[in-house]
Amino acid sequence: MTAYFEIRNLAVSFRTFEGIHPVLKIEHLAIERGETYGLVGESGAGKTVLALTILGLLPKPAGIIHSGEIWFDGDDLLKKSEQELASAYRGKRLAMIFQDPMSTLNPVFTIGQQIERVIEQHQGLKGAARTRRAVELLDMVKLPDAKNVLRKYPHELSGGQRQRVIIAIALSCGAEFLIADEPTRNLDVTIQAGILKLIDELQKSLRISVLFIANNVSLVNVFCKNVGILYRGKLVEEGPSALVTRQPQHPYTQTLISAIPRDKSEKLRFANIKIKPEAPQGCPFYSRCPIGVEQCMQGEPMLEPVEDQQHRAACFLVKRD
Ligand SMILES: Nc1ncnc2c1ncn2[C@@H]1O[C@H](COP(=O)(O)OP(=O)(O)OP(=O)(O)O)[C@@H](O)[C@H]1O
Repeated sequence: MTAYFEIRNLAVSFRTFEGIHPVLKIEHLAIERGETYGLVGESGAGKTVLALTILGLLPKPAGIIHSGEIWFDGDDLLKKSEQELASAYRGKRLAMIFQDPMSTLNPVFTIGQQIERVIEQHQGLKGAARTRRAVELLDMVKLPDAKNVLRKYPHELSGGQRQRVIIAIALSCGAEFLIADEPTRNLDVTIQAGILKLIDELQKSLRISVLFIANNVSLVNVFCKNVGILYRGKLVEEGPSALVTRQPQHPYTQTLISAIPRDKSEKLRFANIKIKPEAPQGCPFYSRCPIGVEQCMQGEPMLEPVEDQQHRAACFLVKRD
């Protein structure tokens, strides 16, 4: 039995001028129907590559999937042809919101032209019915004065308003699984909060599942049921968000959490870690780990349960019962 969404033994690399560069190695990640899962990792951890792999959009031929299964509602997406993914999954059952709404919206068309084009393509609606549906969608993402917004060009909206339009377009086809790749990355903190609240409300009202990707653990702990911490393409800790954020076990998660500012005036703090040499056979975090020992250089720790069976960490130094 597979979960509603489940990744098994996924290994992805990029072919570069220097050779094959491994980017992702995820043994297991599962998301239940109607769940929001938060995936957190620093820049370059592999978060976007994972999202693109799920949707069958990994750049070819540079991107190579060596092995793995990505189960979605009983089907392995990695076994689907490009035609099947395009006609039945991408932009239909699976939707994605990217980091930068300006790169998704076309600057030369109005919001109305762009949103109505998608509605016509996917739902076959025309004329007044199409416009009514566009207004409904903008109301759904809480954009006031929807009729006026339809007449505007992307540059006439604020960053937060543009991201709301993108969410409306993404969900216009009745998707049941949403991948949100750092949707608040380029927004001010107060605007970020509004977008997060909107995604949370839509997840509950539409009963969709969400893979919420972030580079900051403080963005996911409030509304994600489970959280996974990605470091250099590997899950180093995973579990219920309250446990992972309040009792982080992996030294990397501890570093991420201690870096969160305690109040608004404080900037992100980073522990002053002395960089050690890499341990190619050992733990991927060894070179930055403040507590690493000889054993951590010898072999790679597996993601194993801590006290709570659902809370897992890949570190030899974590105390386990
Ligand atoms: N087309 C590509 N060719 C070669 N390497 C790539 C390509 N795209 C991504 N990578 C590499 O894959 C790794 C993961 O990149 P990815 O964009 O998934 O990181 P990320 O976690 O999403 O970071 P960010 O938060 O900055 O978006 C990086 O080392 C990156 O350099």
